[in-house]
Amino acid sequence: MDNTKEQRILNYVLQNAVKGDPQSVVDTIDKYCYEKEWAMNVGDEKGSILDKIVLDTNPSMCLEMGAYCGYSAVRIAQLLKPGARLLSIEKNPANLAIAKQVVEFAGLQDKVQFVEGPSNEVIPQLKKKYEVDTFDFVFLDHIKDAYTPDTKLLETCGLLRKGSVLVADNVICPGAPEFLQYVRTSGRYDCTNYPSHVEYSKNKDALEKAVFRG
Ligand SMILES: COCc1ccccc1-c1cc(O)c2[nH]cnc(=O)c2c1
Ligand SMILES: [Mg+2]
Repeated sequence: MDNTKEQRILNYVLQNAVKGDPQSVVDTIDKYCYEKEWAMNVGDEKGSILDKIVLDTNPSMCLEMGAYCGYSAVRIAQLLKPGARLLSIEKNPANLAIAKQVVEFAGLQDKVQFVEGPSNEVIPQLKKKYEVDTFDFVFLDHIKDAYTPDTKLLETCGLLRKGSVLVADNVICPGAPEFLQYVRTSGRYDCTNYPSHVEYSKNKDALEKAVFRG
């Protein structure tokens, strides 16, 4: 049976990373993507910026949209304090299955809950079905056209509070111009741009941090 790039990444982790060691899982995926096949993980350069923002936020309740292979779920979850949770939404069932196995191999399954489905359908269910009050931290890394409607949906569903930190990947490449315009001009967010590069490449990209004013 032909395997996919994502299955090859998982196999490489299972064969080369140290079980129960999240940083070795992260480093192993980066090594594979630098040396063998490019893949759309947030990567080491943007990942280090993300780490600093997570540590500075010290969140209890986190949301990620776009799990892919579980790379950012491992990066975020390994930094969370005891009892803190990450809820990760992924609409592609094959990628979700990979992400779950990567997170389990890292030993972080008790901190990460995966939800399969399109974010616009899952977000309205989070309060009742997933017992979420509000999110302290949100990582947007899914389809770029969904960034703005999903941000507005988080607002209208009462899932953000004063100080909620949103971090969006790929605001330069592939680009999320509408999202940048919204968070920078709506008057509801304090924004910071973090110039960087597309993962495993020299092309320019950036993360945008948007702190909800409440
Ligand atoms: C499928 O395009 C891959 C690609 C090609 C060129 C440049 C950037 C990207 C890219 C990079 C990312 O970090 C991404 N993160 C989440 N969802 C994406 O679609 C995505 C795409
Ligand atoms: Mg990305």
